[in-house]
Amino acid sequence: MKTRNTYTLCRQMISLVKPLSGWMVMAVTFGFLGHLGAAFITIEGAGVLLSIIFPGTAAYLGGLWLIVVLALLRGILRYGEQACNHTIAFRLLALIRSQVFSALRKLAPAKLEGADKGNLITLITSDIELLEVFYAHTISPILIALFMSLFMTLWIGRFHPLLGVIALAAYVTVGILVPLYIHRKSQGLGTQLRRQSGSLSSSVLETLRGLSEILQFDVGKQRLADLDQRTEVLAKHELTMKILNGKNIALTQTLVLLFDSLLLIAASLLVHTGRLDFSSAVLAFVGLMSSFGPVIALANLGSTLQNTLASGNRVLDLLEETPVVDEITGRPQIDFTGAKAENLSFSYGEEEILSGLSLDIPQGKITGIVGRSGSGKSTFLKLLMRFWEVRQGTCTLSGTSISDINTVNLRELESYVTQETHLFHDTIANNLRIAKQDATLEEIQEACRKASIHDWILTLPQGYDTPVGELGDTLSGGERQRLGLARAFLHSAPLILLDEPTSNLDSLNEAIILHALQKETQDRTVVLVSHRASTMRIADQVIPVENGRRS
Ligand SMILES: Nc1ncnc2c1ncn2[C@@H]1O[C@H](COP(=O)(O)OP(=O)(O)OP(=O)(O)O)[C@@H](O)[C@H]1O
Repeated sequence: MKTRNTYTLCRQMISLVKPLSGWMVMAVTFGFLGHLGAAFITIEGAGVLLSIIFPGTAAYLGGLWLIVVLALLRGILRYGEQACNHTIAFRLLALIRSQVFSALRKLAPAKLEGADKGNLITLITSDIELLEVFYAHTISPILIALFMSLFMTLWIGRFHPLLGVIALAAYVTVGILVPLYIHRKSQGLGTQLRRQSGSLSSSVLETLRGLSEILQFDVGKQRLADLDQRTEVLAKHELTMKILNGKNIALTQTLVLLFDSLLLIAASLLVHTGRLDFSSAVLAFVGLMSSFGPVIALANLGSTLQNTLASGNRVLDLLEETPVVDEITGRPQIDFTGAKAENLSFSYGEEEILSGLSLDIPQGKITGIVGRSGSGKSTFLKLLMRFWEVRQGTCTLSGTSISDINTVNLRELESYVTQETHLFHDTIANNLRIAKQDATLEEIQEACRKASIHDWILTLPQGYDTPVGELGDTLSGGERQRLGLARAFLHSAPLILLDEPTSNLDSLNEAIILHALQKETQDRTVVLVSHRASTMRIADQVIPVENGRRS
């Protein structure tokens, strides 16, 4: 994770608000006037009382009617400020969510293959949610506190410069020094909290996914102990954060009272020495007491902001992450006339997975690739799909390097059936339609017949309209695999890449599918990765691979 300093982080996060700056100006104006109104309700109240006790004093500013008007305005202005701030925050959250999803689209599938998915889920859900605090409760309160402090310093200083200096010192201490102190004290804590929360989500997700293994091998207690330990660490840090928050509130309240007392003492001395009249001293004192609201809001930000900034950091990291492969556009459209790998080497990390692999995939033929588990067969298919970038050697389609083919063009030319078929929460028909969005029911049924799954679908309560969600996890591996194959048949790509397409099928269904594949290849090309010798029967050529090269 990149560590940006608070200034850079805030600058980057604030820059996102630019398109909504009009709303921000309104939020700050409403907030400033609202707080000013609230302060002057008390000040005016004191003025009215003074004018009753000492008739004829200048303290009486506008009368009781002004208090009523200010009270009404306070409500309206507060509503306006909150409405503007939340409009900014929720519009920005929508914008950030859409940016995060387009970043994930570019980063996937490489990012999703090895990534810690729980952490990613925490980022997509709670980290983005937390940014609401920054956009609705941070930017405008800072500006409101600044304007309010400046205005009140001048207003109190009007009675006597010394009182103005005390007021300024009070606002700076509560609104700047306390938040900075708390921010420094809690530095790193927010990042740790977000990281631990992400790691707990990952662990819960992993435990749920591996539930059958956990039950089978009776390791539930160990998993529970691991979850307990992670929860405890998280709770410990949350407690530290809460304690810090409590200290922050206590410190702020103490300082507010100290500065109120200081101004009271100074004003009393000035009255005593005849340099200030009594009414002015009372108004200055009431003015300071009633104007702390905006700076106290800033003092409270000190600790909560840590969490928000940590979330901002994680979201910005994802937005700035460089994709493993770039989207290619603007290249000439190509048709498929065969594929070729020459001297192809590849590694995910240090270890070389493919080393100098060369092979030809002739058009209209079935090319089988066999090899031991881990020999790099699936990796080769992923390079053909350009999920990862070829760094050494060449991988071409119709004589054009994969990295020079428009991404959309490449997706049209290739159909990839992985070892795991993912089904969305939708009907069977719509799950198949993602391979060809305008497919008619007849076309879908034809693809399912080829994949030997049509008869099974007809036994379902609503046939092709049965929602996959209602079937829950009851779909067998073989049924999923055949639905994956039906998608490939439906997608009219000339090159079909199949990774262990029959591993979950019985020999009868395997024979039906292989027969369909053989028929399909009259006008399509198939790359078939499998361990099974029976599957390789239909291949026109079989290429054995070992340790990432032809054996
Ligand atoms: N995203 C990844 N990041 C790091 N290593 C990976 C990744 N994907 C695969 N590998 C590693 O690359 C090696 C080759 O994997 P690959 O899936 O290509 O082999 P395979 O021949 O298809 O194996 P199998 O027949 O078991 O599916 C394995 O050691 C695997 O752990």
